[in-house]
Amino acid sequence: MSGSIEVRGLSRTFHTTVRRPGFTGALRSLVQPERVAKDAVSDITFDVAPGELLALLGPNGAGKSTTIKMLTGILTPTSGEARVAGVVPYLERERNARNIGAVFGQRTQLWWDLPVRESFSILRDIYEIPKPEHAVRLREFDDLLELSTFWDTRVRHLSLGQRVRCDLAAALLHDPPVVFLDEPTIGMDVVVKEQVREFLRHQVEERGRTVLLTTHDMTEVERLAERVVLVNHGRLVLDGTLDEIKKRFGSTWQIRATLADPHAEAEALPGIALLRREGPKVVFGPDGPAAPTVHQALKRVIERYEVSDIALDEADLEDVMRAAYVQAEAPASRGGG
Ligand SMILES: Nc1ncnc2c1ncn2[C@@H]1O[C@H](COP(=O)(O)OP(=O)(O)OP(=O)(O)O)[C@@H](O)[C@H]1O
Repeated sequence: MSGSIEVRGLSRTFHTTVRRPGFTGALRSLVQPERVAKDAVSDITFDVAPGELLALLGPNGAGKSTTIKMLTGILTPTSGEARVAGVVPYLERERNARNIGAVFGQRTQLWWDLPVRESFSILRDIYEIPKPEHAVRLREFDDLLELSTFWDTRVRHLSLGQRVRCDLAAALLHDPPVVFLDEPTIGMDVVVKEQVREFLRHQVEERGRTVLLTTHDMTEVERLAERVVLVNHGRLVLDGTLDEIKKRFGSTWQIRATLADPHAEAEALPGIALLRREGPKVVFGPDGPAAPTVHQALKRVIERYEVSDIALDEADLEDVMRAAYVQAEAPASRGGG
């Protein structure tokens, strides 16, 4: 089964009632409620290929969770269409549920009062997973996530990191081709975060699962995603690979090299300007729109020159994303590709 995600012109408007201020305002609101419309997601179009991990990024309130809720069948769109592994999620919720796993970092989908072991037995029955398969998968999850130490603990007594590791395993127990992760590592310590990232990489690279991930953690994006979609105010502002985005919005890198031969000639390379030279020390930087990424530039400099020392300064991903939001939304850059 193909685990693709197709999103076409997806929109969701929420209608809420606002309370007018003061006592008379409250009374008026009761008699004549004032309704306001909020476009949480507006006309979003993107695809995730089978076996790809895509990061859906954006500031608070950008519409990421609302998008995921439509793709998991929790919410119905106001307009537009979506298909997840060939299924329209909000029309065929049960069929969709068999094809997807979902983890919302802020809340658990396990049974609060039951030990972890029993939650997994219930899930085995719900998804009708044969016992041998269930055992094999649990072993794999235990190897990667170290669940057995808290196997008999009630879910309510698990630490946050333990609980999310159980939620991840539970979401994948029925072997779904598509996984939705809404801030899965929020609040975790660095060691557990790294363990979860390793697990996710394994799921994509070894198991071929398609993953749509939202996160505010740029290290996570850097470690896991090749492609990102940026949304802001419900609209898609950018869809591209991390390399493309870094190249377009993070072209502030510098490479500082010390030439092994202090008298060697140094010159600009394609897309790479020679910014300064002081004896054996040369500084290179990006040259115009055709400049390579910092990693490609580093490779070219090392291939061209024999260096005794090399260092690089680059804009970190937070800076790149900030620049991307600002520039991609500026009217002058619209339609600029
Ligand atoms: N059920 C709802 N009723 C009314 N408004 C809603 C509802 N759910 C979300 N919204 C609004 O829609 C907008 C998008 O919210 P959403 O939760 O999708 O953002 P998000 O990108 O996931 O944010 P965060 O990073 O903070 O989780 C926000 O302005 C939010 O207040």
